[in-house]
Amino acid sequence: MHTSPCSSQSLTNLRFTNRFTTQLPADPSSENTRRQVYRACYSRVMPVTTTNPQLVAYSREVADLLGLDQEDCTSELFTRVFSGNQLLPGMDAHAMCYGGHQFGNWAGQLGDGRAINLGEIINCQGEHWTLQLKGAGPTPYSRHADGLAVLRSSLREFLCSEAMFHLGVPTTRALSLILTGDTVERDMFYNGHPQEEPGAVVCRLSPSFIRFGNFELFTARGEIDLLKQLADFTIRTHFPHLGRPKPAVYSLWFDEICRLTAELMVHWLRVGFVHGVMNTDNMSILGLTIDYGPYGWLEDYDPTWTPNITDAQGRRYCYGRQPIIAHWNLAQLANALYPLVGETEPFEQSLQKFNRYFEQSWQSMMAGKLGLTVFEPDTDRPLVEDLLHLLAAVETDMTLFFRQLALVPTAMEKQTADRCAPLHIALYQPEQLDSAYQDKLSAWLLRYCNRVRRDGLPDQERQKKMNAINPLYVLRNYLAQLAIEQATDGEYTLVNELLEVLRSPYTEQPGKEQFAEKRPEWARHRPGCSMLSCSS
Ligand SMILES: Nc1ncnc2c1ncn2[C@@H]1O[C@H](COP(=O)(O)OP(=O)(O)OP(=O)(O)O)[C@@H](O)[C@H]1O
Ligand SMILES: [Mg+2]
Repeated sequence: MHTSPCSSQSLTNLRFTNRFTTQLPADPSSENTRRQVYRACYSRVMPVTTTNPQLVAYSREVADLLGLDQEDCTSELFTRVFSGNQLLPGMDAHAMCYGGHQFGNWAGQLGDGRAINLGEIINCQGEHWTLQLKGAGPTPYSRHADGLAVLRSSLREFLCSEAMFHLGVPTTRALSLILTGDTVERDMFYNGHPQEEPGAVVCRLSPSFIRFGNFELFTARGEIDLLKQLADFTIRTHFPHLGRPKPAVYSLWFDEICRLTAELMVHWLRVGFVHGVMNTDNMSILGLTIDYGPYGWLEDYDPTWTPNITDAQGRRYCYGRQPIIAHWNLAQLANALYPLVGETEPFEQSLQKFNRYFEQSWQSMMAGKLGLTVFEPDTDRPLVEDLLHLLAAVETDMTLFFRQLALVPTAMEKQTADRCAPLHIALYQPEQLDSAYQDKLSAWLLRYCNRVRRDGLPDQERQKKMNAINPLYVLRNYLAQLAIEQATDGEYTLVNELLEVLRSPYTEQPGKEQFAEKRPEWARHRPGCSMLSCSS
């Protein structure tokens, strides 16, 4: 039974503060027609009514943030509200106006084309959370599309948001996954064969959904007074420790965004997450992971891998390029914020500092993954680089490799075979290993063991430390796909079981071994498991 920590709250007495809509300029038109919206941060818009909403799953941790207990979450009212069929008193539904650079090109106005913010609440711990429905119907920003979302992409967003949270990765959260009872037409592979799919809505939560693109659009349009209003609002509301907005504070703020973004990239690399569409409209101003679209998890370690078939040619957003792209995106944000400061130097310095923030944070993350208490650049950089070459040289499951590395005995008298044995589980084709590779792996392990002994942590302690940073359970692409196939047939056991397992990604869970296994062979090239499109 899930009870709420705030006994006073329930769905009907959520306290709405709505700072975004009360403090920032609204679109004067309330017409829900697709159009360019000028001189406004958002447009008020009603979610579309759905035919027969049905709750598939909800996150009890997110419900806790709202003070909702199990009874609230399984009530009819909950399903009505979080499918978009009913607004609660105090809600102020709106879509945000933003632009963005997509695949390196300025795309102009984008905006929430299918996301609708219901409002901002304050909970009993004094935290502010904005509630947002994704897939809730058209808005003025929907351009040529329908404003809807399908079950497969919504289920992926719901599960991954929560999985990332439990992994300790900054992220927007997901409260609920609700089937709408309506069908949505999608051409999943863009090959001229559209199909009817079940529609769904996810309710997301975040302290803010403001993106780099919100600022970019105002600057691109020369709406500098609005740029200033939004920047001042963001600093006052989300970065109050930086002081009252003024040019020096805008620079400090940008520097902090660089630091938060660098840290986010290090987390993604640590857990093997590939976002898939790092356009500037998908970059959170708070350094959170936002927009779980054609994302994927590295199975065999390959820095050039991306699950997004739309990006298969250029691989702009592949695993290994994510930090470089983050830097590029930050440079676009710097251009957008420049009119507030009037000089380029502070931005250039922060962009350079991004590299330092990233490098420092990456080093301590890698030390952690290897179970070292300190990263000694002279020895550990080549040690890590050689390891990453080895991982890429033969198909090696990244997640399992680091868990198994924790089991390698480091005592000097150990035989090479004993050292290598734990790692075999992580290999996809152990029978195909040649002796040159095996020699290299043994030589690397010997260096590693010497380094660990010099570092001084006993094996058991090292294992504990490594297992707290190297997850055992991640949302493997094929697991999400299996849950989708089941849910499409009206069966929600797997989505709920995955939600449960992914709550403790670092802890071995007896009976849940199948969720920690390597990708099975059938999933190697299967759509949804290794390839995803932006169609969602
Ligand atoms: N089905 C749709 N209907 C209307 N607009 C859409 C739809 N799908 C995407 N868009 C819009 O296209 C732009 C880029 O889409 P992208 O795939 O990055 O975002 P998204 O998945 O819709 O949402 P978010 O970034 O909020 O998670 C955004 O402006 C988005 O709102
Ligand atoms: Mg998006």
